[in-house]
Amino acid sequence: MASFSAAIANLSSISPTQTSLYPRHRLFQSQCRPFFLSRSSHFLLKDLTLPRGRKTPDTVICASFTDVTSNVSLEEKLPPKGETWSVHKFGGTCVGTSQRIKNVAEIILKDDSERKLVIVSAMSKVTDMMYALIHKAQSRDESYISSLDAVLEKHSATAHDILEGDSLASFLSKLHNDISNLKAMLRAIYIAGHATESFTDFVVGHGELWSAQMLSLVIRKKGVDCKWMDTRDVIIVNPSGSNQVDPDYLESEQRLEKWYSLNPCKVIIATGFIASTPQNIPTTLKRDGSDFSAAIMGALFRACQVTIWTDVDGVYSADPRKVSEAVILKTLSYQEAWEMSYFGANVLHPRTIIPVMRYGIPIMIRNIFNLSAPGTKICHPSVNDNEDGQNLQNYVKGFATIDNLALINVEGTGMAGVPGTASAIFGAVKDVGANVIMISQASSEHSVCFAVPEKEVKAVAEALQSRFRQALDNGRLSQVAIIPNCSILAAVGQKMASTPGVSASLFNALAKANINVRAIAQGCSEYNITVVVKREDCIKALRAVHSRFYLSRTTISMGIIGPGLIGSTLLDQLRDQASILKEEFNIDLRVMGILGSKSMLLSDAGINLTRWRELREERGEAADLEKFVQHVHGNNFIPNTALVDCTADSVIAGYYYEWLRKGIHVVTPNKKANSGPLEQYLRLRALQRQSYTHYFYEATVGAGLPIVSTLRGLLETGDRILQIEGIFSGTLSYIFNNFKDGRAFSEVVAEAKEAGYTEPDPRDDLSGTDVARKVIILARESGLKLELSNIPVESLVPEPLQVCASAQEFMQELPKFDQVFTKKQEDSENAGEVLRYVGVVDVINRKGVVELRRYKKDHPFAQLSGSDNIIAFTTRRYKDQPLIVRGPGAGAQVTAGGIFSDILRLASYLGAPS
Ligand SMILES: NC(=O)C1=CN([C@@H]2O[C@H](COP(=O)(O)OP(=O)(O)OC[C@H]3O[C@@H](n4cnc5c(N)ncnc54)[C@H](OP(=O)(O)O)[C@@H]3O)[C@@H](O)[C@H]2O)C=CC1
Ligand SMILES: N[C@@H](CC=O)C(=O)O
Ligand code: NA
Repeated sequence: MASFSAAIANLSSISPTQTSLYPRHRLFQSQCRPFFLSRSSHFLLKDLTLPRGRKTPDTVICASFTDVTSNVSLEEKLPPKGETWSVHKFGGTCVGTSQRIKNVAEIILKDDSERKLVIVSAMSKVTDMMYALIHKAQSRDESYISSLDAVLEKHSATAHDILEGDSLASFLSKLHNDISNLKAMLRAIYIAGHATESFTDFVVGHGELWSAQMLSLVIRKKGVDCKWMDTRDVIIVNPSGSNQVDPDYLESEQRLEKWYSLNPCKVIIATGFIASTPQNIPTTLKRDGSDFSAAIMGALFRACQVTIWTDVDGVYSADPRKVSEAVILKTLSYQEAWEMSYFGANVLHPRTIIPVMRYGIPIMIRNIFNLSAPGTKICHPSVNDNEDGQNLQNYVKGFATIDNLALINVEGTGMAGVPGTASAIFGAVKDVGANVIMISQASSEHSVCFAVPEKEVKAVAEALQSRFRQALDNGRLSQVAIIPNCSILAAVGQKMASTPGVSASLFNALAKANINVRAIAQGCSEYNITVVVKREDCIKALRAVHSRFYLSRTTISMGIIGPGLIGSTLLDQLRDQASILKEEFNIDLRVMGILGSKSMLLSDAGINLTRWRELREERGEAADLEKFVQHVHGNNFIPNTALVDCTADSVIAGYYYEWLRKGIHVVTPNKKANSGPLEQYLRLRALQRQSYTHYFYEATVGAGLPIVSTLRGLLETGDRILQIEGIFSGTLSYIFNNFKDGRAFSEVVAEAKEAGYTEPDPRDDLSGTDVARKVIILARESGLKLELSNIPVESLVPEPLQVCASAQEFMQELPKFDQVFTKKQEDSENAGEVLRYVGVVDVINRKGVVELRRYKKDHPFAQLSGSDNIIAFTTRRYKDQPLIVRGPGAGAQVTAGGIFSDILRLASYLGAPS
């Protein structure tokens, strides 16, 4: 066997250049892949002639040559670093059963990386079982013995399932040996009635020791060069307060090199969670320990990747239990992952990101139960930009919330410009050991507000009251106020930095969802924007901002009230258009409830509109308006709520104010609210203008025809309305277009009713009330403060029928009066004229009128057919020739279409793409 110095002397290929690829290591680079020998590897270096001037070699790097002490290649004896190693971590559920351990083995074998290091947790529940052993033993509960037997049984049964022959025998022998040591140790704890921390850590770490050994034996059985590692021999940590530890990387690296020199191999199965102190006392990495083990190992090996296997498809853009539309993020930067995890997202603990982030090692989060899901990659953002198309439009990656907080507001004129105020405030907070989660101070310096966990707020407030007693007494501070029941909503995204408009979009979405923001904080890093909202608004706020950033669709929770002719036609139109709206416009209209006068149908996720009629029959429950509204709005499942009132009921219309005040948008073809008492109308409109809640009612005049919007457009652009004149009733238009050639009036009325043009009660049409309502709506829209009673109306309902109890009775009785109408019709026909029922808004004279007029046959109003409405706007701009809107102004399809169009207008106001 050649001596070591001879071996070195033969290394003619070593480059004389010393480079320093890694901070602590100087190395000679040979033609083959470099590797490291550290100071701890002195035994290999005793004969080495050092470069001049060097007393101790930091590191010697060699090419592939033969070790002096064995025939194993030296390259094999030290862990090569860099791209070679991939690290995997499997949590307890991943190795929870025999079958799952086999699945893990398959995954490892399929990874074609040159070398693999696998961190495993204890089988699921085992760590808890081990803690229970300690607890029982120190409470002098004899049942620790039977519990220990259960631990033995679990591992023994698993081993019998997955191992055989020598492997099984060797594992079982080790297992029994460990169990008998544990029994002795637990006995000692039992006697002492106390377990030290290191005893506890020693006992609980066995779960990892056994799972690592079993997995390594399964892999070896496949003929793979695999060793298991007790990471207590390698990972050295120091306690760093509050149940945390800091790895000693230097020492750990040396121990790793030593370990590897004794155990060279291609696959290492290592224990998660456990480590040692510098004094070799067993300890653990505390919370999220196995992830941390993987990160530390990834850093020690300078791995090409660390994969954390879990039971979710990756990191979600928001908690999927709160936002059903949350998506899996393809990539996240380290900072983003860090921020998300701080805010409670189910991502890695920040400390598990730091070790790999230092070397730019990507972390993959993968789902072991769904291998087809690509998972989330956490890496440097430069890599993200190329890979993640989503990123281009989404500057905010995800949203997270923290509940159960209270805000404390310290306010007073005596704070401004007084150095030390903030220090005094937070000194007092520190003294009670409270954790400050967010701080906000406006530059006026008159108030400082900060968020603390709700459970700590009382103590904090008392400490502040006492600390600032004098300032409060003499008025320098006006108050120390507690605002309870708050939540934090945070938007996280590295690309928010220096991108204008992100916060505007965020706050816009909150405003549109009618969420009041109590406090705001954004650090200069701009990685997150934090807002404080009322706790009951938190989920709604989360959903609103989430949909705003296109991580989910513009979703509106809708309640349809009145599934009669118009309501049911609307439901059918929604059904037919739903998928196009989703796919092309990102609009998700979810009908969460349908309410009739007697029964209602509710759904938690959205009613299947292809079957709503059957479902209403099968699952309908007694109508209850309050419950209905609470269901559609109160579940907070979807950020925006709209109630669509398709009744003609003034009681329902009376609720609009309350709904709008609650942030519920209202869309309706029902004319009752806008033509009801003026004072109520003005109150409603004032509320609508102040809030970000919308109220749309285009279908109240001219059904689907753009009448209200045309008038609005004229007014908003500064035109002045002089007069609006028109045929506003589809029913009466139809009747007078068809009441000719000797036909009976009642027959034509019945036809109009059949065609769906009439109001639920056709007397509303014939009496002129419906037209008067439309005149009032347009008059008020034009700024006239008129009541319905101010409009003189010529009724076509024969006097004796005005008292009919029902619409049905009225229709039955109407033929008795056909002659009266025939007479009117013949008189006008004989004069070469036609009868037309018109409404007029005379803006100049601030009045309106509704009457039956006669027009020459060449007048535009005489040219109509079917249910046509025609509305002429005479304005300052359209003075010589009025602006005319004409077309069918009644009927199920056009009316439902008009309502639908209002719903889409609402969606676009709420942020849907146009
Ligand atoms: N027809 C048209 O061309 C146009 C109609 N409109 C307006 O559309 C609205 C609906 O008209 P249309 O569909 O023809 O009328 P329908 O009579 O066919 O439908 C009315 C619906 O409202 C329900 N309803 C009544 N009161 C209540 C209540 N308090 N709570 C819950 N549901 C209630 C009825 O339920 P149930 O059946 O169980 O009693 C029925 O389903 C009216 O306001 C009308 O003015 C507007 C423009 C054009
Ligand atoms: N009954 C009404 C329907 C529209 O408002 C009409 O006939 O115009
Ligand atoms: Na209209």
